[in-house]
Amino acid sequence: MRPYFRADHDGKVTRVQPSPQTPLLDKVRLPADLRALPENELPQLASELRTEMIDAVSQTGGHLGAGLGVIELTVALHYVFDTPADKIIWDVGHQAYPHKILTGRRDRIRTLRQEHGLSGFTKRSESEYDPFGAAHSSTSISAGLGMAVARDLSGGKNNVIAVIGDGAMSAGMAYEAMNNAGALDARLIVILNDNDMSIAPPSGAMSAYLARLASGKAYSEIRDIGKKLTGYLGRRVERTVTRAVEHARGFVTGGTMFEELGFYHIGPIDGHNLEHLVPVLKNVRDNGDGPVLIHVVTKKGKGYAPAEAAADKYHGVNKFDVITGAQAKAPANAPAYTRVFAESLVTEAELDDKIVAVTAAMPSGTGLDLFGEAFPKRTFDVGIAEQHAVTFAAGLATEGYKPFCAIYSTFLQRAYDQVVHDVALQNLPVRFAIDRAGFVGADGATHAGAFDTTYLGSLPNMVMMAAADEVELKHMVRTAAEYNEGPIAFRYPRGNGVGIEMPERGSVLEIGKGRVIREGTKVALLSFGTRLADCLLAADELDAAGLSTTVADARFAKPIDRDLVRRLARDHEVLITVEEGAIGGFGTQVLHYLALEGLLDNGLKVRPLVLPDLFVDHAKPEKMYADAGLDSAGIVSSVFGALGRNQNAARA
Ligand SMILES: Cc1ncc(C[n+]2csc(CCOP(=O)(O)OP(=O)(O)O)c2C)c(N)n1
Ligand SMILES: CC(=O)[C@@H](O)[C@H](O)COP(=O)(O)O
Ligand SMILES: [Mg+2]
Repeated sequence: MRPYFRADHDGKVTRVQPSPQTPLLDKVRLPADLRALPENELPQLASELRTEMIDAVSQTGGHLGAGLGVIELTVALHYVFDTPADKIIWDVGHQAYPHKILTGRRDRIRTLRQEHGLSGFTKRSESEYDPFGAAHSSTSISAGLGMAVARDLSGGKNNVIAVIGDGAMSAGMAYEAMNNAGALDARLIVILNDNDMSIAPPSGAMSAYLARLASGKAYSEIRDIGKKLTGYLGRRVERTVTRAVEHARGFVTGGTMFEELGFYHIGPIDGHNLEHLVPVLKNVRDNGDGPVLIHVVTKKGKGYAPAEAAADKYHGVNKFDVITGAQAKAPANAPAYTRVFAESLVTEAELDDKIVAVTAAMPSGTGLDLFGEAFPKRTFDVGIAEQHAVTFAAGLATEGYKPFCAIYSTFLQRAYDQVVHDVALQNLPVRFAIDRAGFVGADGATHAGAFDTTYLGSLPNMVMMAAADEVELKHMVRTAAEYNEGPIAFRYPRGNGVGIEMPERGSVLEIGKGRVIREGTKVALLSFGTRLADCLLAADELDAAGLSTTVADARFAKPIDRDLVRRLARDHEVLITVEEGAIGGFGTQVLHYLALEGLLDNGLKVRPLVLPDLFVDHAKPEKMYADAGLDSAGIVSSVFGALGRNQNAARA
């Protein structure tokens, strides 16, 4: 029997037997059940919801802190608004576990982020209560405005609510949306969930501005007057008083940026106090007639002491012990690629003071927190602003600096035009450290690093590398540090290396040169990235079947090693390219060259193995690669297919 517990509102966790009592939550399968509860039972429901969420995530791992911070807000939103007719859009969606529990998915919440289980983010195909899929930040206001305008065009009456965090509010897209919303004067509710945290403590002037708003003395005094007035005059004039207080505040604090953008601004209010949240949401529901922004102040990790105490507020956690908060640590037989990148960059930066590093609000995820400890003045966290990060790096490069832009493959997609026009077209020596290349596992399709080889490899001037293991990554960091002829990118996967001996410092690789790992005579496996390990396993099996196999590591997708490709094509009957990327990447570069050189004209059997033309849902990465035919079994099978031979017969 699992030791059960109760998580109290003040964050205390006490062990109770035999199971967490959630009698109220047990009665709430859908928001309609919630709306049938007496309002004074909502705090108890919130407490039970918090308990349930902590217990579930302790068994699945995932995003914890953000969801804990919106427990009361989630209850209030589904209580006041008629969901799913009224639409709630959760920005990023990592905070939506309480929303999922209250919208008919409690019975599946412990399948979170597992194969065939619930997504870790909102997802349209998962529930009618998820009007918009997210996971990439700062899209909620744009999507919400689109839904609001569609409602108005079709004469609808429903409400549209976008819940966006203070971190997500640091991305330009949020302002593009507010700018347009203010101009359209559409009836849209934006709830700014301000917990003064991104993944790390927030960076940027916006967070300072919000802190001023939230702690504005003048504002809190005015708010207290309003409360006293409301109390004295009774509820019936509450709306008038609230509005009067708001306008008075505007004179005292000079209005807010949101009001300047055409939003009626309410708050800040306590995002954990249902007695504040419910009446304000009801007021906005019944009287809002244009864009309204409600600024709620919450605490990331609220109600779970280990999360509240953690520097990252338990933003993303492994499975953990509920009573102690101790997270399960996956046994590591090799260093994480992220750490190898960071440590290698520190080594290079110690020798070259022109090396600087840029992250878009992901210091720990990219390892730049380590770099920042060593070189605080040469590390820049620009907030969730990948477009700005890239062009900011381009500006640094124009002045002779060597910027390493460390951005996950999936998030670099947001800055593609900046890569094309501000970096490649001007041939500026920006270095792109592309982490989370290939499948990422539990974060699923929204975070897969599937397209970077394709979208970068097609750019003139771009040099594109992929590390086959942690030693190769070390070489590529050094190569990128020394390469100053134009933009250069290197990709590496989430997770740990293969556990091989590491040199003190990486070596400089010759641009456009691959390496042959083992020689054969009939089959050639040409790998780009960490599928090299699977190619070597496949070669063992192929050799055993009498198919002498060469294995080579391309190292570069652009420029490809033409001599190597030509030699493999000429000396083998079968050539298989293997990469952790979508079509249009490494294999395409090779095929294009083979075709142009007429190397396909004499019967060479070529099979480019790439990720499937699908958005692949979350599962364990090795399973995802096996299903994609990108493990050793898939590689062997593709060879027999190319040869038109029966694999089983060969084994017999
Ligand atoms: C475009 C993009 N860049 C980076 C991320 C990674 N990311 C996920 S959540 C997050 C922080 C969000 O902070 P905030 O909006 O304040 O939400 P909170 O976690 O504080 O509730 C970041 C940077 C992302 N999802 N999308
Ligand atoms: C919600 C979000 O986008 C990030 O928290 C992301 O899930 C981090 O991914 P890693 O766990 O691979 O760092
Ligand atoms: Mg936040």
